[in-house]
Amino acid sequence: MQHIKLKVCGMKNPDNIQALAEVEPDYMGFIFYKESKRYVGALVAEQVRHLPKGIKTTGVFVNSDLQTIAGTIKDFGLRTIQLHGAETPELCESLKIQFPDIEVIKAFGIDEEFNFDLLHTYDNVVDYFLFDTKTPAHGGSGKSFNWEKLKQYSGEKPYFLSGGIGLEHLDEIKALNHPALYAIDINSKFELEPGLKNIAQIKTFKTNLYGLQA
Ligand SMILES: O=C(O)c1ccccc1NCC(=O)[C@H](O)[C@H](O)COP(=O)(O)O
Repeated sequence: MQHIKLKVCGMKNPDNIQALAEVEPDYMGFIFYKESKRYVGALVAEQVRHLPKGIKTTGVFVNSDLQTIAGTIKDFGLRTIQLHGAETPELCESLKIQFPDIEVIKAFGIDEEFNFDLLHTYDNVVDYFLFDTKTPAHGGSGKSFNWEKLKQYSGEKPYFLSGGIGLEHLDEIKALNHPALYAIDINSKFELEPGLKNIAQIKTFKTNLYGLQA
């Protein structure tokens, strides 16, 4: 069985980025959405470019255009792009054509009414889906959606599970046993303040997440 991967999102403080790198998450996320309290700015670009190759540096965008995303990929040396707004399949495809080595994650806000049939138009143009809780702020809400809803997803495209995940969810994650679950995305439940993570708690989460999969 393949390990469930770990993504830690919303990093912006240089010392905190370094400390998290030592925990070796599979993905480290940086928010390029100015409305977010976790907006990363340009100051850490060089540090992000030099992070160990085993950590997939992930840029999170909300309704940015291709030119902006392309410039940020180059400045930060990003390996993965997460599109967290209403980005079209056409934009995802253009990104894949221009940057064939970049992984593209398309995020969707899930509520009780969400229709997973919507995902089909993205099947051939993204690498992963990400299922987050639907809120007006797009992401970083600290709220979980009803995971029963995942039973309606029968697609093969692997997905990141996101939205208010904390240490208290480890048993539920284990119980999910969903074939397409690829990664767990954590963020605000592990924060001392927006953008500043509690590294010890993340270490505990990672150890237990990997322990679940022995
Ligand atoms: O985290 C943010 O501030 C944010 C703002 C706007 C769009 C996306 C954002 N975060 C993207 C993520 O991948 C988060 O990890 C995800 O939304 C879950 O966050 P949380 O509910 O805090 O665990």
